[in-house]
Amino acid sequence: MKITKDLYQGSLALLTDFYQLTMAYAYWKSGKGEQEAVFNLFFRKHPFQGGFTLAAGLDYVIDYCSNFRFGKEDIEYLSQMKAPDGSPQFEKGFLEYLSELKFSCDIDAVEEGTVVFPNAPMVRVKGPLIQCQLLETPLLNILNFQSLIATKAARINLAAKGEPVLEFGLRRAQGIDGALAASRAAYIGGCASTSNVMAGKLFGIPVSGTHAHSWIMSFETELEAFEAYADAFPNQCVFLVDTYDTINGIKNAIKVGQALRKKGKEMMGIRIDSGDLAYFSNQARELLDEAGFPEAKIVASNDLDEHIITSLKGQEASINVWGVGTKLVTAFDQPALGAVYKLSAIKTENGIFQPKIKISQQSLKINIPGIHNVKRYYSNDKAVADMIYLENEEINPRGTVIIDPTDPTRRKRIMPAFYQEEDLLKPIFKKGKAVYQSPDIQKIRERAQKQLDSFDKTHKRLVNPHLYPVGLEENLHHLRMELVLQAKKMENGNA
Ligand SMILES: Nc1ncnc2c1ncn2[C@@H]1O[C@H](COP(=O)(O)OP(=O)(O)OP(=O)(O)O)[C@@H](O)[C@H]1O
Ligand SMILES: O=P(O)(O)OC[C@H]1O[C@H](OP(=O)(O)OP(=O)(O)O)[C@H](O)[C@@H]1O
Ligand SMILES: O=C(O)c1cccnc1
Ligand SMILES: [Mg+2]
Repeated sequence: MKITKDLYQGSLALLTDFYQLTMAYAYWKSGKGEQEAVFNLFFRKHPFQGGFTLAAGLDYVIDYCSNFRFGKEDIEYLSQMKAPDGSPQFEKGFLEYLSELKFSCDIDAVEEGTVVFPNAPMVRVKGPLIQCQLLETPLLNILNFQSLIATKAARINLAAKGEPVLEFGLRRAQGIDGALAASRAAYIGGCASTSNVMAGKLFGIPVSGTHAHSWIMSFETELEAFEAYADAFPNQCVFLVDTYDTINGIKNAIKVGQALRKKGKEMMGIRIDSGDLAYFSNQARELLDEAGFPEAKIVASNDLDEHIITSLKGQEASINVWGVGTKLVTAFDQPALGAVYKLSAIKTENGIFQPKIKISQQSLKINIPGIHNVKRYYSNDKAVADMIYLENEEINPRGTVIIDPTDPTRRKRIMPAFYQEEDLLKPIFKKGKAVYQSPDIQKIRERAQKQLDSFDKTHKRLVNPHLYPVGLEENLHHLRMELVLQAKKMENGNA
């Protein structure tokens, strides 16, 4: 998928906050532009008050970085920008620097479809300060949204307990790319198909759909509308039964289903889009079964989400396919994931990376210093804990303790010898060269499913989920505490 080429026809370098460019200019001016730094992208809290987050969007990031350049038009635009006093905003020398800029960072990231947790890096960028800085906004824009929607989709699919969820969101999505990216992420999160035909074409997602009330209303009677639809699609009829009277609609669908059967064809099912979905689906099931259509599917739609689906399951509704639009693609109950991008180390003159800390009144917001990776430990294919560790430090094979970065009293002993392990951050770019090939979207979706399966159901509960252990490896915890104390001392000394 080439989102830059197909959708934006060229460069996306200006898809950034203005302050990234002013900082880039000031870095350049002060001679710090090429100083190497490390930034981490992470979030602080799962969305939807849930117990997990599903990472998505890396393929866009790869495409973004692979095509990272300031084109001629971009430079022209920047060269005519004026400062408040009317002088040019950016010096010529800086614009020349930008026009020659070649992406040269190392990027390590979790693969799409990986289950991820608060505070652990999803992406690590190492490279010249200017480039790291310029990447902040686009990386956050891409990963915040797709991970949010993939997570919402995973929750909805968990509620549907394996029954197909059809994504119907295009008409209510947040604009054009909001819709496309949402359809992609929803598919990664487990949806069976999208109604968005362009998403089907661009991403290779299955496309499906039924028909609208307007189709029924354009005929004199509902029966005529069903008959005409059956003529057009004898093998793929899902009749929308609630335009006038739902029970009567079901009976009309059965009549047309019987006529189809005489011709050796089978109707696929019906769709109910209003009223009490539990009541009408159960009535529909009875009528369809009595008439000899036990295989006919009952599709339900109308402002569904994971909570309504769970409630309908609890009411033993006879629904077996779920059409979900608005609340999925707009992440209805949480508009953003809130991932951030923070500097965690910078190379000093002696060539050594110095870990960096930012103190905050809220201990939750104190970052994790240094250059890390994340190890996930598995026991019999079940994830047991994630450990954030300093990449250049040996982990004691006889055991270590992981310490919750938000509450140091929460600790867990890890005996690596007892577990299988996986480093979650994988090399994606080395010195600007792509070293990772994104899997196709089917493979990404399969990975998401496998990852979700590897977590205990208590972490996937929709309400008050059980907390999965994620902690700092001992040495990293000590380094962080030391730097916090040093910073506090400096603060006091300066006061
Ligand atoms: N049995 C049920 N239990 C819980 N929620 C339900 C049940 N049946 C329907 N719902 C949900 O209740 C809401 C009903 O919304 P609303 O009253 O706006 O729809 P409606 O009047 O039935 O249909 P519409 O206005 O779209 O023609 C929807 O979100 C729907 O998914
Ligand atoms: O409800 P969603 O989860 O967004 O799913 C998509 C909805 O879009 C269509 O109708 P639309 O909402 O356009 O009109 P209606 O509500 O009057 O049927 C469809 O019939 C679904 O109800
Ligand atoms: O195909 C459908 O049934 C559909 C598509 C978009 C929105 N609502 C329903
Ligand atoms: Mg509606």
